[in-house]
Amino acid sequence: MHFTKWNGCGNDFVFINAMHMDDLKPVLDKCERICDRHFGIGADGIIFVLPSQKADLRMRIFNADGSEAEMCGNGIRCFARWAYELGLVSTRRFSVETGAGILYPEILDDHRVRVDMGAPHLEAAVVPTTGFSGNPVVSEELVSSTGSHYKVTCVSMGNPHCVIFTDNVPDDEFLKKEGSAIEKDVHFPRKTNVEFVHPLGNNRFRMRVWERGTGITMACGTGCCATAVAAILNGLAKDEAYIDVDGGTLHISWKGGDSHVFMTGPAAMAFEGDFTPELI
Ligand SMILES: N[C@@H](CCC[C@H](N)C(=O)O)C(=O)O
Repeated sequence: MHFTKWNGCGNDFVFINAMHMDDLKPVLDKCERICDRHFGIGADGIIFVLPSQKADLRMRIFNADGSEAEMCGNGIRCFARWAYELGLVSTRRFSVETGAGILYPEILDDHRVRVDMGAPHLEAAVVPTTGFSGNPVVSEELVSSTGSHYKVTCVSMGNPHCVIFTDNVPDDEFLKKEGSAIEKDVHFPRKTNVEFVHPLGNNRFRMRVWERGTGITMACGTGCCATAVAAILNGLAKDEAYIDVDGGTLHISWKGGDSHVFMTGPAAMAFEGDFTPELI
């Protein structure tokens, strides 16, 4: 099976062309192994391109643990460049059916990709989140199973995010302990991605993420969108934000309410190859 390896700010994915594949199961059965950095190809997830009845193409994203996510921000930027390079689309702006609806990436002249990510969803039931008094959940108290107290803001970009503003940048040990506890907290019936965000001033933020189904990654595109939305809701930014993650920087803009979030950032190919799902 042929694959191509792409990353957006170091958030990396194995891409598989499933335009003519009847069954994803042989690959999905080995998802964890394929994503393993010692025993497999090594990636934060696997992304398939499929035909769509509703859009130019369809994208499906699976986390390293094999769970399917509704959307992937860094993934859709890579998806756009990959699909264009493969000749699956002939225009630099096209439509992609995702679990978060139909989204529109556009490849810019400098090879970065700008994506119309649609409107964020803030209603608690849609995120989904339960047990908070406010709706939307903006700077509400959460006591995690580790006993730590946080002020959280919950945002869905098709997938759930719990954004926490902090005075410092968490290290790996903290991120793993607290991120994994919040990911599985009872407030989040479909689990959640967790963003710890340190405001730097002038609409700039340093963010580290614990991703649902994968763990610590170098970046999360939907997480950066959720971070910008949460920052604007909390009065920490206006209209736009630059989010510095471990693997680079994404620019996010949002004018509030039902307006759409726009995400701009890099997408790069690292290598391609072949593997045999039965043998990996
Ligand atoms: N890294 C992605 C998000 C991937 C899915 C996420 N782990 C989830 O389960 O929702 C991004 O760039 O958005």
